[in-house]
Amino acid sequence: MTTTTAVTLTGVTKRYGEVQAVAGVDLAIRPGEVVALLGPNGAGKSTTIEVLLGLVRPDQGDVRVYGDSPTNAIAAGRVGVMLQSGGIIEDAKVGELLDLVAGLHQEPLQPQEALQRAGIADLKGRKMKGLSGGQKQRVRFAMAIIPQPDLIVLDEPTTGMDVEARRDFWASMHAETAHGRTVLFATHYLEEADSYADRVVLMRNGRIVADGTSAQIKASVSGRTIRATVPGADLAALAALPGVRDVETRGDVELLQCADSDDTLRYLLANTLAHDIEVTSADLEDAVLAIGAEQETLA
Ligand SMILES: Nc1ncnc2c1ncn2[C@@H]1O[C@H](COP(=O)(O)OP(=O)(O)OP(=O)(O)O)[C@@H](O)[C@H]1O
Repeated sequence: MTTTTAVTLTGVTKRYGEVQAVAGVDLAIRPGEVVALLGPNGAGKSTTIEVLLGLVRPDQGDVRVYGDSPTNAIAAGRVGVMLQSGGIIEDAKVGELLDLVAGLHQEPLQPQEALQRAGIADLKGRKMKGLSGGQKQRVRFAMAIIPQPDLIVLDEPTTGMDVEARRDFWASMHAETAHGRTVLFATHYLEEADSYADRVVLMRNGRIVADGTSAQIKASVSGRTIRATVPGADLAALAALPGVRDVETRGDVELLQCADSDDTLRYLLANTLAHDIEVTSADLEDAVLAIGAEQETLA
């Protein structure tokens, strides 16, 4: 049988005492996708990642990584991992640590190459304990790419990095994804999910509450707004257009709330004298807050 998914989680649950950390997660990630696991503190992102990596055994459900168990997939060097903590020997030098990791794999990337790709060639001779939080994260990233993995899993990779370091980090990441690698990263940062992921999986209270491109998630909540000056506007006719949910007049500008703004735009341009047209979408933050509020109402 050929395997078409990089990761498949089916009906995964995990409870810690009173806390249902993961409450029935189904997730399939295709090869080549860059997926952000987005959610607030305690949403269950890290636990989902730990289950996916075989570090935590789920109470129920099944986990496949390239059709195999996580342990086998990791042993085969198919998965590179960058977790929030651990994996670092404080007394070791950066170069020594990377040599150690390379020694664990069949066809490792040369440590020097990994350092360069992570943008930290100058840190090779430095001891881990003297590094900043952001520099340590970069070392973790270099460790993650040493197996030349098909899948890279990162749990909040830019924690402790300033804005510039985050931008550099994502540039390094981009170079990896350009080679067709599959990436799953957990983040709190909406703009990271929006800018760097093809797909955003939003978690809350152990569940997936939204899954799509960031554009789809934004649109599923509030669609888009068209602002336009429409001479001789017939409000009832505008409200009846396909894709329009609501119309409001503000001064001499019409505001059209649209589920499908493309259809509405085509109509406006073809059939009216609409001008000064602007299309805006809610930002991801609005969408995430709205989805969260919706879930809390349902709960
Ligand atoms: N080993 C553990 N023992 C007890 N409770 C745990 C353990 N690991 C996670 N939890 C609890 O499970 C819930 C989900 O935690 P998890 O770390 O998966 O969330 P998260 O979305 O990664 O949060 P954060 O963004 O803060 O890392 C939380 O309430 C957390 O306190």
